[in-house]
Parts: sequence; C-alpha cells; structure tokens
Amino acid sequence: MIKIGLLGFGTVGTGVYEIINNTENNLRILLNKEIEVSKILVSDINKKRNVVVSKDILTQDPLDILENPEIDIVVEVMGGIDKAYEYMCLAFKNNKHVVTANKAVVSKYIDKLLDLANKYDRGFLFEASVGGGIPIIKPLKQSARINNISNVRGILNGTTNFILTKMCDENLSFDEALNIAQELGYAEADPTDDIEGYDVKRKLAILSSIAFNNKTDVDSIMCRGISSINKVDIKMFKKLGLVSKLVGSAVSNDNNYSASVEPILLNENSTFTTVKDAFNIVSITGNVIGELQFYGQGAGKNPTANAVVSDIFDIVTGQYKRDDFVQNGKLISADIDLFKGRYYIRVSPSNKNDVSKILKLMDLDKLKYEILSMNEDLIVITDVINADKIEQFVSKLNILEKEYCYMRIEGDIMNLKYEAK
Ligand SMILES: NC(=O)C1=CN([C@@H]2O[C@H](COP(=O)(O)OP(=O)(O)OC[C@H]3O[C@@H](n4cnc5c(N)ncnc54)[C@H](OP(=O)(O)O)[C@@H]3O)[C@@H](O)[C@H]2O)C=CC1
Ligand SMILES: N[C@@H](CC=O)C(=O)O
Repeated sequence: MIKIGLLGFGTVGTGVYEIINNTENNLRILLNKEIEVSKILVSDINKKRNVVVSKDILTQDPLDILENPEIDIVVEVMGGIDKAYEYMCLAFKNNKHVVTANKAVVSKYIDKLLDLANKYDRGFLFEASVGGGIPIIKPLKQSARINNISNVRGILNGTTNFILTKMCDENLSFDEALNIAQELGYAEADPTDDIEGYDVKRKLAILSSIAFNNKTDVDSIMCRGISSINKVDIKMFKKLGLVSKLVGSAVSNDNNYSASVEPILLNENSTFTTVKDAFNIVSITGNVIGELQFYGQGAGKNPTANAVVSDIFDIVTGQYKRDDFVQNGKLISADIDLFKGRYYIRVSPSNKNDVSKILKLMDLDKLKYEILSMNEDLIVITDVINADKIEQFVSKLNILEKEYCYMRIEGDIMNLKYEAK
C-alpha cells in the first residue's frame, strides 16, 4: 500500500484526491499496488468543502503527515513559500518522496530541494509547477540531456491568458475577467502574482534552470504584467490586427542568458495568438531537436491534478531520476537585444491638456512616433527603440500606472490593418 499525505486541499489538492479515489480509473491496476490519501493538511478543519471526505483524515498539524512513518509520498499543494519549503525539507529528512505544484518554492529553492532529495535518495518531482497539465518538465529534462537549448519561450499563465482572451473576444473588462478566472480556480491566492507577471517569472526561472543547466535567479528576470491594459487598448489592438499576450522568454547565448516577462503584441496569425483562455504554450529550441512546442491547459483543478498524479505514478514505479543540474553555473545576466522593437504606447492623462506636454516630452526624448489617436487618449506607435528608452520616457510621465500602457510589437508590422491618421 502506498500512502500519500496531502499538504493542501484546495483546487489542486481536491483534484488529486478525486483522481486517486476514482475507482473507475486504472491507477491501481497500472501501479499494481493499492494507493490511498491517508492524511490531508488544511488550515481550517471545519471549513465547508465541496468534496466528500472523512473528517478523520483532515488535520491542522503538519507533523501528522511529515513525521508519520506510514506516509511514503508528501504532495505539497498548499502554496506560499516559507512554510511550504520548511515542510518539504522536513519530508525529505523523514525519508519521504516529495511532489509539488508550487512554482514559488521550486523556483526559489530548486537547488536546495534537489540536494536534499539526492542526500536522502528520494524523488522530488514538480511537473505541475509549470504549464498546469502540460507535460513540460520531464520532456525538457530529456531534451536538455542531448541538446544545447538556446531558447525557452511561452505563454505560461492561465489566468492572464484567460483575462486577455475574454477582454478581446467577449469585450469583458479586466476586473470582470479576473473575477471569473478566480471563480474557476485558475488564479493564485493573491492574483497580483498572476497579473503582474510574477507567476510567469517563477515558471520561467524553473524552465531556464533546467534548459540551461543552471539555477536562474528569479529576481534577475525583467518583468512587467498586464494590469494596465484596458478596453481602449484592446479596441486599438483589434483595429491594428494585433493580439496581446503575456510572454516569458529566456535566451541563452554562449555563457550568457537573458530572461524577461512582458506583455507583447503579436500578429493575429501567429501560433501564440491561437492560444486562448487558460491554455498555455511552451516552445523550446535545441541544437539537435530544433523547435518543440507543448500546448495544453495551463491552470485549473483537473489538468494540474493530472500532472501531480503522473509524478506520483513515476515515483511509485521508480521512473524518476536523480537530477544533478543547477550547480556551479557560469551563466551571467546579459543584455541580449530581447526588448528592441516598435512600441505601442497609450497615455490617458486625467487632465486632457497634458497630451501636448506628453508629445513635447517624446520629442525631447527624441522618440520617433506615429500618432494613432489623440482623442480621449493619446496612442502612438514608435519607431524601433530599446526598452530602456521607453522606460526612461515613461518614468518622466509622472502619472499613475493605470494611466498609461506600453507594449512591444513583435515581428513585422508592415501589414498593420489600421491606417494611421
Ligand atoms: N490552481 C491552479 O490552477 C494551479 C495551482 N498551482 C499551485 O498549486 C498550489 C495550490 O494551489 P491551489 O490548489 O489553487 O490553492 P488553494 O488556495 O485552492 O488551496 C490551498 C490549500 O492549502 C491549504 N493551506 C494553505 N496554507 C496552509 C497552511 N499554512 N497550513 C495548512 N494548510 C494550508 C488550504 O487550507 P483550507 O482549505 O483550510 O483553506 C487549502 O486547502 C499553489 O502552489 C499553486 O501555485 C499550480 C498549477 C495550477
Ligand atoms: N495561477 C496560475 C495557476 C497555474 O500555474 C495560472 O493562472 O497559470
């Protein structure tokens, strides 16, 4: 009998519980072993839950799981950083395998957790931490063994992709779309992590740590989210034949790497723009394999729980490997021309007389631009510039973040639908 201790019984935890207890699936037959969830850690044992579960297996004491000699595998799906890390460390020290969906902890402590797993000769798997239900960690590890990977890029957050899709296709406001994403269980406990791009930053750090065989420091990743995009922007993107996506990219070039998370504007025919709702896509490029793309549901109960259970499966069947990467790195943060391009800028000053001041500021900064709209909002597209130039300009605007939005336009925009002026 394999006994599982679940740390957390929210969206993902209940999904894992249901898959394991679903007698119709053939998990037990495939494993040739009995498997059960024998204890579940929650923060409030009396909370009303949508899942039927015996109160006896719920606990508020983590030691009921971490120091329980009968438990073989600890599944951490509670979120947060410090407590989750502390519990995972204790689980290894008590000779338990660990499976987690927690990208915040994995991105920060991947090296330490792998060391502990190796020290205690236990499995440490985190497939669900990136891309929800998409199998990406395992194939990436396999590809990185044979290839030099030069590029990892993706739409890595279900919540923000859902918001952008609903704003574009159903004309919902940002807040309306975010509320639905929260109701559907896609968003993090604090959705700021989603909308400001921190969640993508963490996922990208995990992917690039594996791809480039070195630990990527989450804080070295330049990051901007989508919170300033509004209905005016979406309307203009449509006129221009462009679609906004929050994209994470990491590029490795000899011993340098550069990584960023930014909202970008893509041609409406590009592969990434076909990725809608909470779906994610990850593209990796290796010197032997070329480009590989992985696509699927990036958030939500069942897809994520599926990834967690497939890790449990690999541990029970011994199909996990010792991972020795993320040590002794040579990579340094480098300024590769990732952010060069034409930029869409919208400024909506509360005082409309400020528009002429803003145009003067652009001229002073020697920004070359084409005006698309000057009515309620000033909207321009710049010539090709570097991100630092735009950041310099924006920092002088001296207005609230909600009052402006800028995004790099990717690729050839000669065929923009909209004729300026
Ligand atoms: N939701 C998703 O689509 C995805 C989530 N993830 C990751 O999976 C993890 C879990 O996410 P999700 O299921 O959405 O989170 P939820 O907020 O839905 O659930 C969290 C669960 O953990 C319990 N919990 C939280 N903190 C503590 C604590 N300190 N002590 C004891 N119990 C605690 C809560 O208890 P109680 O029920 O009593 O409140 C709850 O059962 C996160 O790391 C998230 O980033 C990864 C991929 C997708
Ligand atoms: N909040 C995350 C959940 C999955 O990782 C997302 O929206 O992608």
